[in-house]
Amino acid sequence: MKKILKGARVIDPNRKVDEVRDILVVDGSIAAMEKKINISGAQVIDLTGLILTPGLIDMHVHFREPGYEYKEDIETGSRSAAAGGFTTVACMPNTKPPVDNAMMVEYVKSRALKSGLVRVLPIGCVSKGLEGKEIAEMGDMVEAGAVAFSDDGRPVADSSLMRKALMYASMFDRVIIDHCEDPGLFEGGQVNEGYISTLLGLQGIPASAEETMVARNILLARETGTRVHIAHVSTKGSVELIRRAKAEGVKVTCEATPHHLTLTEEAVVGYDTNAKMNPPLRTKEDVEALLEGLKDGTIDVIASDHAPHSIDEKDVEFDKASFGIVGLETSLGLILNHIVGEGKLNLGQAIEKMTIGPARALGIDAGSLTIGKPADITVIDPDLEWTVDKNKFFSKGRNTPFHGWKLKGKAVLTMVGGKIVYADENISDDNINRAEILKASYK
Ligand SMILES: NC(=O)N[C@@H](CC(=O)O)C(=O)O
Ligand SMILES: [Zn+2]
Ligand SMILES: [Zn+2]
Repeated sequence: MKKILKGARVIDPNRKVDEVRDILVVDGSIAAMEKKINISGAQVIDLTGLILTPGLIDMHVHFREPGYEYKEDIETGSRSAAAGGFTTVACMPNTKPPVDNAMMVEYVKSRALKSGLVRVLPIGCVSKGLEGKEIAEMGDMVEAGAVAFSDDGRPVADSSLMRKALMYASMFDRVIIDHCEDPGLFEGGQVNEGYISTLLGLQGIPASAEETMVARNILLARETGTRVHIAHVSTKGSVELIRRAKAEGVKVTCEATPHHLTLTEEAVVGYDTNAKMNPPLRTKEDVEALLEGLKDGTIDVIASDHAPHSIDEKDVEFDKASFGIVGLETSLGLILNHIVGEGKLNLGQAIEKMTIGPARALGIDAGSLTIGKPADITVIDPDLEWTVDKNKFFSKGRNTPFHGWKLKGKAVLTMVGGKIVYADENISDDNINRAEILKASYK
């Protein structure tokens, strides 16, 4: 089966491409990329006026299966990813039981294959049972297909364990992704420590809870010559530490979430539990430092930290509510509207942080448009205006602080290995070819 994706503005930051091109997809792979491609018998999809990028990658999501399927499962999480424009996601192992052995890695892979939508890459635990005591069987998990290791939801608190884990993971050429939060400094914390925490009478989480752990990880990566990735960076001090470490040649990469880039701690005034997450929303100064870090390359990746919870877990007193928000279906829109639209990054830079940036941080062969490689492609309508409606999410999670936000820019078509896994209902039907996309949608 041949498909021609016609007339889109192709942006591939890895290849420094930004021009109108046609793309030929044959048997699931990219067969050609030219100014004009015309082949008889091929299905032509007219994408004039739209933007085509390598399939977006979200290297930090929680799909909750097994154990917490009431929050999300791999099928609904995959749908949510496809609808958000993501072709590849890396899935955190804080499930029940946790993904800390080869069998569990196989399980996640097989569930993802069964839903057959996006590529779900399992991340294995650093420590057995996420207990932070004993290193998990990393070698076995690598063989089974673990793409990275993390105890996310918790830090690897024991520095000696972290040091061993870094060295062990590097033998398999895998990265450790650390949730940086010193347990002692975090203890009982609910929101950022400062004026707002005092005002609301909630226990604060100081910036130092994150920064001490970021600094420790940098020291360990430098000493051992290994690679480390810092999850969801939220403070100015962390950005400064990582910037300096990179300048010194330490192999550290990091990510920021759309919510830490667009919201401040003010969002929790009124005790909105949908603004409760880990790390907490911080100050305007921190947000500005994150934006600066994105711009100068200190922050490599934008990742959603998609963390679905049930209504029961959020519709309770603030201090009892679970930490985390869903992100897959709002990530791209927030970045296009608030980061690109407000001139904080150009479009190419933003796409880079969602394609080749995460591919490099994970060390996977993806995130670029390559002849002969699988056609993982995202098509974006930069002008489409839409309103976030949590009740329309493909995710089971409704926990978003962005409900009702008006955004401009959205993924309208997601292709994985040449197969259309999502096509937006908003695609206009004045054109036969676009109508065909709609038919191909699983909705
Ligand atoms: N981010 C969150 O607030 N919650 C995440 C855990 C995590 O990413 O640390 C979750 O699993 O719910
Ligand atoms: Zn985390
Ligand atoms: Zn997480």
